[in-house]
Parts: sequence; structure tokens; C-alpha cells
Amino acid sequence: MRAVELRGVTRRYGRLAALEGVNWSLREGEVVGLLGHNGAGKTTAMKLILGVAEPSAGEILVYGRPPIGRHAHSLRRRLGYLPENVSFYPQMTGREVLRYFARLKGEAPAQCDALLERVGLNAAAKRRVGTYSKGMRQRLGLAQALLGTPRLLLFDEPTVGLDPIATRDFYRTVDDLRRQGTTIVLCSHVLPGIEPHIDRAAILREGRLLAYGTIEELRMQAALPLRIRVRGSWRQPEVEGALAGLGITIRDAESGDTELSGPPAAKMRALEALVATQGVEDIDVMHPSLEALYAHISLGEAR
Ligand SMILES: Nc1ncnc2c1ncn2[C@@H]1O[C@H](COP(=O)(O)OP(=O)(O)OP(=O)(O)O)[C@@H](O)[C@H]1O
Repeated sequence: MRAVELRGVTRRYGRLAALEGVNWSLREGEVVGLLGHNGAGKTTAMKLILGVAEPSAGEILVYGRPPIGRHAHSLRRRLGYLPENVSFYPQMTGREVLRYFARLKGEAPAQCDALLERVGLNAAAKRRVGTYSKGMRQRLGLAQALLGTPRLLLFDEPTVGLDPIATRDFYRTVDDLRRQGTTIVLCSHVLPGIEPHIDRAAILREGRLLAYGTIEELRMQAALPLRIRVRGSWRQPEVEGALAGLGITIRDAESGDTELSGPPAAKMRALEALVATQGVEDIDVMHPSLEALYAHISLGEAR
């Protein structure tokens, strides 16, 4: 069974389609990056999964059932959600806030202290939330999302406004949860850093799903130019001519190395030619980052 399945889902707000004809499914236990610019439809997708909004057309299933209607309550207990802008009552302490959310969710308040410890807030548990930094509020939001050990977690822009240490800690928690088999959707337009922590990425633009797959699959789809960095004193007319015959251009990189770029299909023949060339000390095939793929697929930019 899929953790989440969207079949031809459209969600309209008046004349605007926040999502349009989206087919998307999420396997149990995978971590997926849901990527898109402002207004792409990421939050709308999360709201549909949470059952707080309904599709205008199409069907959505969470663990095989629609998240709205008679199954909504039991499904919601299996979900955890960290909204983009977490806000809590500033007069309450972190511990009080978490216990309050535990009661709302029907979860035992006894787990709250362990959760506060897990997110690194035990020392501040008795301080009023109004005195918390953005990073501390985000950690409290994370503890709230983890109440009841959910099977599916939805994080909306979880690292916006966090400093590098807090961002690293957040991703460590994601990795721990991933190892435990939790299914996670990381919704973001902030890409640096996300790549090692996800299994697949979905790219949304203006309500449409443009691409969905592993980084490798997205690389194949994007077919960005092959880039190879070569070190050593190897340049000679004969080899350069052979590379040009494969459609490869050569330029000097700032590092003092040489950079080749050309059609992806020329990779093996280019490598063969380089390996057989005297003076080549090192060869690096440079794979496009998720950021470059996102820019290419989402904005139509070639990098
Ligand atoms: N309740 C609503 N009423 C009217 N329009 C809405 C509503 N919610 C979302 N929209 C519109 O739907 C589109 C998608 O919005 P959504 O919040 O899903 O995008 P997003 O990808 O999460 O963007 P962001 O990164 O800015 O949070 C936007 O054009 C937004 O203005």
C-alpha cells in the first residue's frame, strides 16, 4: 500500500488552480522532497494530505483511505505536521505547549519530556515560549509534529530561518526517522543541503507536477550537458580533435584544470579517449546537483 496517492488531483481556489491534474504517490518509508517556487502548490498538497482541504477533482488516498470523512480522525493520529510558520502561545512554557498539543492529539502527555530532550529543548522546557529564538520555536514545532510517533510526517519549509547548526540538527533528526522507516515529505524551495536526505524529489510549478523521481532519474530526464574535469598536461591537437568529433568543447577552468562539456551520450567514448591520453592525471565526471536540476526543470534554465 502507498502511504499517499494523488490520482488526477486538482484543487481550485476560485478560478485559480493551485494544483492541476496531479498524479503522485509516496511509498511507505521514503523521504521525498516536494520542491517548487512560491505559489507552486506545495502547501495545498500538504493540506490535501492532512485532510484540511478537499480536492476539487480527482482522488487522494492516505494509507488507502480518503483523509476526509469517517476515517479522518484515525488517519490524523498517524500524521505529524510542521507548518511553515509555527506559532505558539507566548505565555506558556515549551513543556506546557507540548502537553497541550498532546492532549489535543489524544496522545499521552508522559512522552513530552522525552520529546523535548530529543529536539534539544530540555534545558528550556520551563521557559516561556515568548522568550524562545526562531530556532527554538522550530524545535518545539518539530517535537509537536513527532507526538505519537507518526508514520507520515509533513514538514513545510522546515529549515527556513534556521542557522547552519540548527539546520544540521534538523536533518539529523530526518535521517534518524528515515532509518526508523517513517515516511517524510520535506516541502521546500530552499535546496542546498536537502539532497543527501531524500530518496526522491517532486518538482511542482504553478500547480503541475513537472518531474518526480530519484536524483538519477531527474538527471536522465533533464539530460543536462555532460561535464568532465581533467587534470594534467594532456592537451594535444589529436585528442582535442577526437573530442571535438564527439561534440565536446574544451575550456580552461579557474582551478588550472580543463573542463569538457558535451552531449551525455558521448561520456564513455570521451572517457576512453582521455584514459588513453598521456599526461592525464585525474578525471572527474561532474554530476549536476539537485539545485541545477531544479533550475533546469522548473525554470527551463540550462546550467
Ligand atoms: N485559501 C486560498 N485561497 C485562495 N488562493 C489560495 C489559497 N491557498 C492557496 N492559494 C493559492 O494557490 C496557489 C498555491 O499556493 P500554495 O500555498 O499551495 O503554494 P506553495 O507552493 O506552498 O507556496 P509558498 O512557497 O509561497 O508557501 C497560490 O497561487 C496561492 O495564492
